[in-house]
Amino acid sequence: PTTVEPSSGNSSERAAWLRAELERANYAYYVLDQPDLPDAEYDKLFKELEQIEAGHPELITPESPTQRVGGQAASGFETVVHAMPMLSLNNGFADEDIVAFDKRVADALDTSPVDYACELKFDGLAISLRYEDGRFMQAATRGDGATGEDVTQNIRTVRSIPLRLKGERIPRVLEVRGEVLMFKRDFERLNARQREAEQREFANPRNAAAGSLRQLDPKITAQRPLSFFAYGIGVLEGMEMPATHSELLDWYGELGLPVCGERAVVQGAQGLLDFFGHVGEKRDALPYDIDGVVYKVNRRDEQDKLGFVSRAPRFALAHKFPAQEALT
Ligand SMILES: NC(=O)c1cc2c(N)ncc(C(N)=O)c2s1
Repeated sequence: PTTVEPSSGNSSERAAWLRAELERANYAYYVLDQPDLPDAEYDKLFKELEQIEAGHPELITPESPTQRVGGQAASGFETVVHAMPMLSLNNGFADEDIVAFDKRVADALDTSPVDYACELKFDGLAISLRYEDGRFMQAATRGDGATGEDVTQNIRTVRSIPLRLKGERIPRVLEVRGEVLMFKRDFERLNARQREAEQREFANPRNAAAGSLRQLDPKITAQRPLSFFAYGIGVLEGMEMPATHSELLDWYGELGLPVCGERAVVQGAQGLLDFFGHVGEKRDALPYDIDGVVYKVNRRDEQDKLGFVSRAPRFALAHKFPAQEALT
């Protein structure tokens, strides 16, 4: 417990304290994976907040933990035009492709060695989250890169996605890009539930995540164990863009956004290949599916210098694993 717990006398103070306490516990459980409040205790505080809000609807705020599971089922999804397009990645497969990528980048920048941010390539759905003054406002799927579907009500139910950003450095507008995915263990449990309920099972975690996000009823999405990792940025207003991609992800962590810890900054083609080999060894032990790793020139000014060709950045490359033989 962070602050002194106010007596249950003053409803609005009590509601504010409960909200902060539930948000903190939710963050510890879903983002840090270090629960610090027993479930029974969490449920008790949650029910108390629901009761106060039922008695004082004017106290309800959109980012209250009680507002995660949205209203009634939608009839369809609105279209959202991405203020900044969500682009795709060029692929590399063989080591030579990676060496050629690094050579092109080093030549264009007239710099060697180049610093690269290396991360995992999650096998889920790319989405964009819009925050205004730190409040979650809207979520959209990637779609065709230019326009996507508004999945705000469904994304609110993803417990690891904060409804309020935390910390001191909160921008006026921030668009977070990342991946919604389902962990392997959660996928197995969901299919077991599907079997028991005599409902169709999902073929793989990616399909399960996609199917859960496309649910028109947020109450169904809320029952699906979805996760999220932030890895990119769209619109940023009211603050300077961090100088490097790795600093961007560090900042995301301070804001309370889930960022995957399996990342590194390396130098040159050999650094890329070492990262790829290291991840390849631990791939099967990861709790979620990946289909490769992603390399990005780390410095923002060097990314801007390289720009994009057609719809994919010159400064980034996905290095894919050989397709796994279809699991029987
Ligand atoms: N299309 C894209 O730009 C990306 C797609 C993905 C993906 N599926 N997983 C991880 C990352 C990452 N770590 O940057 C990216 S970036």
